[in-house]
Amino acid sequence: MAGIREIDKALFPIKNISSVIQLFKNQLEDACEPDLALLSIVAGAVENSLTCRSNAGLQVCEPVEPTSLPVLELHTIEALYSKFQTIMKSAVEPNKGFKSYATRELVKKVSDVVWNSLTRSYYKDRAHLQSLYSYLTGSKLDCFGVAFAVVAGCQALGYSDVHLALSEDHAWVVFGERGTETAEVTWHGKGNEDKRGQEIGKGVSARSWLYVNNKPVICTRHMEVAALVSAINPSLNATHDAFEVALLQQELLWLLYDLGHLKKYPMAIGNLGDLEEIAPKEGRIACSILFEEAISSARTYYNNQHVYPYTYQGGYFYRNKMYKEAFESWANASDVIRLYNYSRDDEEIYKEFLEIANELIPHIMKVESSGFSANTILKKPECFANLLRFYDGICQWEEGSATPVLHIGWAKPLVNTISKFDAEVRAQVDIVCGRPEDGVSKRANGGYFNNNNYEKENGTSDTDLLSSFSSKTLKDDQSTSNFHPSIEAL
Ligand SMILES: CC1(C)CN=C(N2CCN(c3ncnc4sc(CCF)cc34)CC2)S1
Repeated sequence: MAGIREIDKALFPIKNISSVIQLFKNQLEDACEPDLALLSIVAGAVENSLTCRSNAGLQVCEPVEPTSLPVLELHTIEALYSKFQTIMKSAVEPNKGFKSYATRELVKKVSDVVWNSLTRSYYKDRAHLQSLYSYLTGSKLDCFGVAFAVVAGCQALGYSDVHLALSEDHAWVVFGERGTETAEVTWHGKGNEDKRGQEIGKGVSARSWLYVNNKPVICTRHMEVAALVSAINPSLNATHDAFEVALLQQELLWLLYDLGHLKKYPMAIGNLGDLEEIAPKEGRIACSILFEEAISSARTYYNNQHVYPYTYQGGYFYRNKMYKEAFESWANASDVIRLYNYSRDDEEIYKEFLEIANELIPHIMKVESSGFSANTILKKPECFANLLRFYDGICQWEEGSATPVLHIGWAKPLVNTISKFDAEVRAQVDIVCGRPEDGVSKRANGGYFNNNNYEKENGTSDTDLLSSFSSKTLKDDQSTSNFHPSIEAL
């Protein structure tokens, strides 16, 4: 990068949100390629000034314009920017004239520079550790922040082929002539030896959710800006957000959305949906549409192998008491996870499904069986069907995995939930064991359930089950049920 442009310097000193928006607009619309270091430093500085203990108190007690910010001086930003340039260029040979492609050694070296300059030990999961501002002022980064810093460092060194690759819980880089080389550059999870410098999962980890079956989000420079904006963290504390930071994040995500840079980034669309649910913008599409767009993005570009778009949507339905719809979203999420083998790197999505199964669904059942719900879901066969599809997906997730998923703690809420549906409701739902030729089977209750054939990586295919739970034994009791033994025994 050639340094901070005059057109961008002219926006300083930055005193309000619209100046920050303008800076991003300048960078996204006319910069040859957006300067990741500049934007991450500015976004981090704004976030830090409004959320970190030191002056947060000041903000809360002083009535301020909703869009006013603590003044951001050019010299502050320039000092941090040149510090980053110096760190990178003193350790690694710059790529004069953008001539050559990065090598694995180069990428590893940049990762080492970042890695070795971090504080020895600190709480890695703390908030506000994602930006270059945090790196340059506190020598602290979270796991995403390290990956982002490596990509920003490679950009500063003139390697335009190095890009950020994102799964739903990990980040790494792609590089080389065809952008097909991959390298770990950061750590993942707790107590796991980092694999920095190595190619991305070829072994068992390839079948884990962590690597999304080799369907990660491969970022352009503009999508890397979307990633840094998504990573903005407005939280002041466990219960409050700094509204200016949330507002800034929402405005920046709409800017990126309007420029088309969220099309292939389901989680960023979901983040925008969450912000819109809290503070809907005049004249903008509803958050429910955004959650649908995130799902169709994942279906279109990532072979429907991402879980979070469905849990974004399910969470929205749950918060808005749309329980029938929530069951469908969660069953769809489960249809994704059943493809994978559960591995110890998949704790995050395990916790997600655990919370749905053992907290959210039991809460819904409690509310719905309190007797005051006229239009109760307990009378709806499609709700029962979606619940079974949800549980069966988790069962299938476990099948063929080295690590078990289910334990007794799952069974109690599961039995409790299923037993809330009367026999005559359950009987209206039928299971078809086996794989109907047409791939879609019409159901007695008029519903359609895709019989997706799940080719697990290991080559065996299980037909998915289906929607059925007759009060008698399984319809065709010669058939081998697709149910997990624990459900079978109910
Ligand atoms: C439905 C939910 C529980 C709500 N928030 C969710 N997330 C919050 C935002 N997240 C994200 N948002 C944008 N980009 C990324 S890249 C990444 C992997 C580490 F680099 C995570 C993530 C992770 C998922 S999923």
